[in-house]
Amino acid sequence: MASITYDGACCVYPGADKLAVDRLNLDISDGEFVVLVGPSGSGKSTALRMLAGLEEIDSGQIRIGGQNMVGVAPKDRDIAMVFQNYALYPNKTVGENMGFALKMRGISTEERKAKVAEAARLLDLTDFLDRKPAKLSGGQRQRVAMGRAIVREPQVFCMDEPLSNLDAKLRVQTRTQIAALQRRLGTTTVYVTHDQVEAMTMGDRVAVLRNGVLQQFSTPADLYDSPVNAFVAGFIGSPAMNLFVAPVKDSSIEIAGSSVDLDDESQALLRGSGLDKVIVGIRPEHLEIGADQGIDADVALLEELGSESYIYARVDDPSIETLDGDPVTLVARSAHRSPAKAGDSVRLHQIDRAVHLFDPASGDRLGG
Ligand SMILES: Nc1ncnc2c1ncn2[C@@H]1O[C@H](COP(=O)(O)OP(=O)(O)OP(=O)(O)O)[C@@H](O)[C@H]1O
Repeated sequence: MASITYDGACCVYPGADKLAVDRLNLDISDGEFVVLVGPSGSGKSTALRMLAGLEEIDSGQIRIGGQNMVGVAPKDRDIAMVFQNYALYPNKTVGENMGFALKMRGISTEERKAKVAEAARLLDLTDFLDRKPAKLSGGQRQRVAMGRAIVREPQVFCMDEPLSNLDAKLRVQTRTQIAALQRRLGTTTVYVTHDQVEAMTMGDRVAVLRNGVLQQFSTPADLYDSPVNAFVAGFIGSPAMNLFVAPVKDSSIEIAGSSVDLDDESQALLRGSGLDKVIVGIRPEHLEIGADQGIDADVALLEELGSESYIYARVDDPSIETLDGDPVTLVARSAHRSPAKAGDSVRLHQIDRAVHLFDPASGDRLGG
């Protein structure tokens, strides 16, 4: 087990005009499960591959257990990788696949068998040890890939989208199993995904990347409650946070004839900012189809999930803009069934004053 430090770590691919990973700083504790998340091309896989020694560190350092990894070969880093394509040996059995790395290290048959049996027990693979990979389901193959990593008892696990080949249901099951297993083994883990739900449910802490630059590194709850900028606010959460640009008049914000309800802190920030426009962020679960007052909107789309519904409602107010130029659509939540249907005129009201405010020029949260 080991701590990991990215200390201003950079990577630029030959011929590229920008850094794939730009001065990344992360302090990962011994035994921690850290998820790197971000959209496609944000540098997650590169950051992971730098840790594993599969990409150069062009400047800065990565340290494992305090030891600088620059110049250390991948095989000498004591890291086990799990990729999205499991790359199992088709002609070897599950047991042989899991024990292969140990065999290469010259570990005795007896010790190997014991380690493979223990990993198989942890992963519920005991009954499959003599099967070939072709005779396994996708989920079972994924577990064999995990098993192969576990038997090596490395100081670090690196996982790059290991669940992306599984169907939705299996992905949910397997992410729970991986997270539980990691807790049990206590092995420091860096896990890459583009799926923010996976990141939020699995990580002790989550690093959000964009264009190779770290945006925020924090616990899932903190990312959700206190995003540092409009990008993180919009990326974390499903459905995404409602974000729109609104004019500021007399330290207040209006949308479609209704004042946005601000708590004392937000009011003070808005007054102190001197901005004439602000990005406003409201989580869907803080908007509800309401009674007499609220934001006038027309229901465009419903998502009925059974236990809850999301109502997508168009707002006709030319003074309000979206960040991407699309028509302003606010998402509201309803516990259980939606009280409205597509085409209805409704009023949306805030049931919580937890509003997020960002500077339109930088995207950063007001007040830092
Ligand atoms: N081998 C390579 N050669 C040149 N450029 C690369 C190479 N691999 C990645 N890149 C570029 O580096 C940047 C970061 O890529 P990276 O694969 O790390 O992103 P990612 O966040 O993991 O994306 P994805 O989710 O699509 O895998 C991108 O701009 C990508 O085009």
